[in-house]
Amino acid sequence: MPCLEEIRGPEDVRALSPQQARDLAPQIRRLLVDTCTATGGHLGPNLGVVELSIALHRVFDSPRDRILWDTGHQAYVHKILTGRTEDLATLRQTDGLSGYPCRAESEHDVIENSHASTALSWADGLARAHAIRGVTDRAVVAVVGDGALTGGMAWEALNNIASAPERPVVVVLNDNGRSYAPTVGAIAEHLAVLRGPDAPQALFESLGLAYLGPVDGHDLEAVEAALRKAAGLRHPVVVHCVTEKGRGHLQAEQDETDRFHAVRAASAKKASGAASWTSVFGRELVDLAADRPDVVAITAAMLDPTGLSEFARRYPERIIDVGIAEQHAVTAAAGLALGGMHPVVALYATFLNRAFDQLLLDVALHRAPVTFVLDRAGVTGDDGPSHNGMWDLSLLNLVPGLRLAAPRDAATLRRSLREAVACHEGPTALRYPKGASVEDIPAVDAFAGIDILRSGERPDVLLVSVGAMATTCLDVAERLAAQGVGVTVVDPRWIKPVAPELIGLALDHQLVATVEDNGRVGGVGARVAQALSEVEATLPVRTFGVPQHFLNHGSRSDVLQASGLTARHLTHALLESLPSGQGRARQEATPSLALGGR
Ligand SMILES: Cc1ncc(C[n+]2csc(CCOP(=O)(O)OP(=O)(O)O)c2C)c(N)n1
Ligand SMILES: CC(=O)[C@@H](O)[C@H](O)COP(=O)(O)O
Ligand SMILES: [Mg+2]
Repeated sequence: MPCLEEIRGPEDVRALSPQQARDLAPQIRRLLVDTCTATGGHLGPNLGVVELSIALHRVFDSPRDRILWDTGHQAYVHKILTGRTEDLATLRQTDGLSGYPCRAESEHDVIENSHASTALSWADGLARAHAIRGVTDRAVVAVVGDGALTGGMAWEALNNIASAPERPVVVVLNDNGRSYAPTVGAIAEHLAVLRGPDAPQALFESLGLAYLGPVDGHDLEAVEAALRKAAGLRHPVVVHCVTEKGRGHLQAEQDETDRFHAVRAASAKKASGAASWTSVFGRELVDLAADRPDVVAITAAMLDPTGLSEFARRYPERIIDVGIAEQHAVTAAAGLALGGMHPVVALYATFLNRAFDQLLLDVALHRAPVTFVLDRAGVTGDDGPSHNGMWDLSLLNLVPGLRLAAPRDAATLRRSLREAVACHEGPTALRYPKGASVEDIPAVDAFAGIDILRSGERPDVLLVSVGAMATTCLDVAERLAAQGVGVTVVDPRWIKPVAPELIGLALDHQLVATVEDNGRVGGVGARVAQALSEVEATLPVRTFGVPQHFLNHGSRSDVLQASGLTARHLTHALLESLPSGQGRARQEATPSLALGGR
């Protein structure tokens, strides 16, 4: 029986006998379960593609043949088969293996973007390049999930792929019938028919694509045979593989929520204590919806991860799951608002990126009363560069008429959510990070809607805290106070538009600093600095945020540390910013900022 450690690359996979290849599968499953139990990760999706990945690397010759993974969360087996078994224990950890394909790790990896529904567009582009350059000796293979196939980009790409019978692309449809929950919509229903007996002509064939399937995605020989046939067609083809998310691990197979789509590391389970931001939102929405029959909730295939499961149970007629289709979600929300509803669109912050145009010109241009609730805002860390919620404040700052809140704790989240859904004049948005919230960071005073969290002994520094950075900012204030520097910490709560009163408060101080877990470009700090410049203030401004890089994956604390968003770094930076002589800048070495990323 071959040992996984002996698999140094696809050539070793191809050298195996059929029986040896079959014998790999249980070894891989055992490794996946052991690894993800320790590191966390996408156990269910990867258990579902064990035979499929082995077959792909036995039929195609990566990296000459390009294998493109859509979303990339299901590429652990691909990593094992391309010689990374020994490093799998470092999965998703700082300086360890990425949880997604990563070009710096391997020539076999291509798409690093973890946003779904992009692989077919990559494939169409690569196939066109091959056609233009006369390259005929290498295949273009894209593995796309049934969930990712509910994304609009996938159909934009298929429209193009199917238009050119002479440009071969092998589309491997990994159909396990689920995203997190069972995949929704007419396409999912069509796939279910295709999986059944006496299936009619497939939607794909009516577009001009060849269709091979349904194939049992856990029958290694059957998948290999279908892939070899597809490769030989020299024509765009869909190979419809029917798989099971969580296959081979009974607990995952029996998990009705999401088949162990994303499991947490054992250590993370022990660490959790306070209510998660997500659960605070979900509970408050259920409560407020009782008195607001116009409130409906929209998810893009992430009902449970965004905290809407209870809302769906209580108000089944008021929950809308559009599939992995954020662009549709946002403009459908404008339609719902037109019809008299108040939609609450719950997304992970990073996924709003792809629906920016819809937000700007369908929702905001029409002043539609839609509320966006953005979870996983700020640094998420271990899901890598495309998952950090570090873009939303910059994007939302561009949107005329949109009001934006960043709650600092559970209490302000509840308050901001109610204020947001009470706003009928136009769009509102609120954003909060991954993980456990803090119940209440009390204000010592309030001024024109601005919460004063700490009054400075002297008006030296005004520290504007954005959202969940409040705890860090209060720590910085205490450290500076110990150095004889007076710091007032304020939390505007509603960070867009910038309140004139905040600018007035800043002018009473010698230095104003803003701290946000968003990219610095176009963030809250940039807007505050701009507002100060408009009153021709000469006040020094320091804006602290996430460096405008694609940040390498790592624990959230490591990434925040590397980004300089810790109390220690911020204190030192502010001491250096103060007029000379103010505060006793300790002679400690400047904390090093090893910024991972590019
Ligand atoms: C644009 C976008 N929205 C949401 C997500 C979150 N997400 C990650 S995997 C997943 C489900 C993917 O389902 P499918 O494509 O069927 O792959 P499977 O997990 O079933 O293998 C979702 C919604 C994402 N990665 N990208
Ligand atoms: C691949 C993907 O986009 C999701 O599965 C994401 O990784 C989940 O993130 P959380 O674990 O923060 O819910
Ligand atoms: Mg799926």
